Amino acid sequence: MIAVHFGAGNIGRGFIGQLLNQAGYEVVFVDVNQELVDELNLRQSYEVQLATEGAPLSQVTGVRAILGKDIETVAQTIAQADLVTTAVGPSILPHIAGAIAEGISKRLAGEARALNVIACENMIGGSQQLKGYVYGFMSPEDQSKADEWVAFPNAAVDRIVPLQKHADKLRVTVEPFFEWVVDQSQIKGEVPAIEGVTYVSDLAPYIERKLFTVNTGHAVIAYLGYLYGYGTIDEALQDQEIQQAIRGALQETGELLQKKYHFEKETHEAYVEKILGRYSNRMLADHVTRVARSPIRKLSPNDRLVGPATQCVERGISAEYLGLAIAAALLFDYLEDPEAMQIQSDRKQNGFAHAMQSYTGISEESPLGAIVTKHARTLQDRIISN
Ligand SMILES: NC(=O)c1ccc[n+]([C@@H]2O[C@H](COP(=O)([O-])OP(=O)(O)OC[C@H]3O[C@@H](n4cnc5c(N)ncnc54)[C@H](O)[C@@H]3O)[C@@H](O)[C@H]2O)c1
Ligand SMILES: O=P(O)(O)OC[C@@H](O)[C@@H](O)[C@H](O)[C@H](O)CO
Repeated sequence: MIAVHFGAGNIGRGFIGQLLNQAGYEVVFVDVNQELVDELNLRQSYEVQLATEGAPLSQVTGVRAILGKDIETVAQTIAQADLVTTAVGPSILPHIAGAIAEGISKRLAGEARALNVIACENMIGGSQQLKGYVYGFMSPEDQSKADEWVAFPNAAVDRIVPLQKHADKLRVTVEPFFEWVVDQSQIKGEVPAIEGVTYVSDLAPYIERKLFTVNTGHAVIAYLGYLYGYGTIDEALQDQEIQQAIRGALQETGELLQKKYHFEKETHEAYVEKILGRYSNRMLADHVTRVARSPIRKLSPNDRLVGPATQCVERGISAEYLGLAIAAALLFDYLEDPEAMQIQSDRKQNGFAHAMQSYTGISEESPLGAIVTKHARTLQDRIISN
């Protein structure tokens, strides 16, 4: 069995590649990083290290890699594959769609066989969005054949994999916890037997619970942690004000999720406590700037901050702490993050209200806009006085 996985980065090697390998797939990574591709082809294996005291290294073996620009080889491999997965980042999906489309078209020209393409990205409806991009590269005839044989089941993936700093370029340190949930109702052909994957008939509660708890909480710590001068997530979590903000924000999203999806209060509270424990893992040394990366994406209307904040306001739930995190994200001025630089340049040229409206869709006059603006003023005063 062959699995083609786009993105041999942290989550690609540290989670998806490992689980697929354990399930018996020959994992073929596709990546644009020449050094990574060469190293994977040279060694055909890599090590995964759990971020717990004394954990043994596990080996992922029998892997190979293709350079992303070698579209012909990528398409040939997809034509023969049993599964396609991605972990490249939401903004990269349009860039891999052409190669996937070419692979599907080659496959459809031969003997018909079902294929599932699963985007493992932190976003709602990732695989379906990828499908839209892929279909944009296909003829109407291939699109209707693909409707019969190719599926794009949405998924939610959860495992904290920080930036890596090993002498061994392929080794990856990961937290012990993981969760991979896939929408079974969208699968075509046999359901892939992958230990560690949970198949569900409705993904919405799972992806929203994950994105609006794990990632919302993470974003609160990262943006406030950055402004307060902390380097890593576990360090920032020691700060009493940040702890209050994260608990407050997760109280807000918790109330929303319980109302929307009827999660039991106690079960949800236990889920939150487990996540707070995961963030505090010092062995991960997860940088606030990684977790805060790409603020334009993270501030978009359906993502982890503005998505739940807007829904909270609509349902009469407080969005005070979510508003604080949105303000902090709009002030994130990390020089090495191009999206942060774009927001800051817009803010300096056109003012805070303009930047808030452009990147979040929140107007200054709205109730949420008033909350965000109030917190931005307090945060800016704090930055100036420091
Ligand atoms: N790291 C985590 O904790 C974590 C957890 C869950 C989900 N995710 C999600 O997984 C995705 C990847 O995150 P990551 O942390 O592994 O990032 P990463 O930067 O470590 O990995 C992304 C990889 O994609 C490759 N890539 C970029 N453009 C490409 C292209 N056109 N074709 C093929 N490969 C390309 C990069 O070279 C890189 O190796 C994101 O959507 C992220 O939100 C990350
Ligand atoms: O990957 P992003 O940029 O969407 O979000 C940053 C982190 O919150 C994220 O990578 C988490 O570590 C991960 O989602 C945990 O499952």
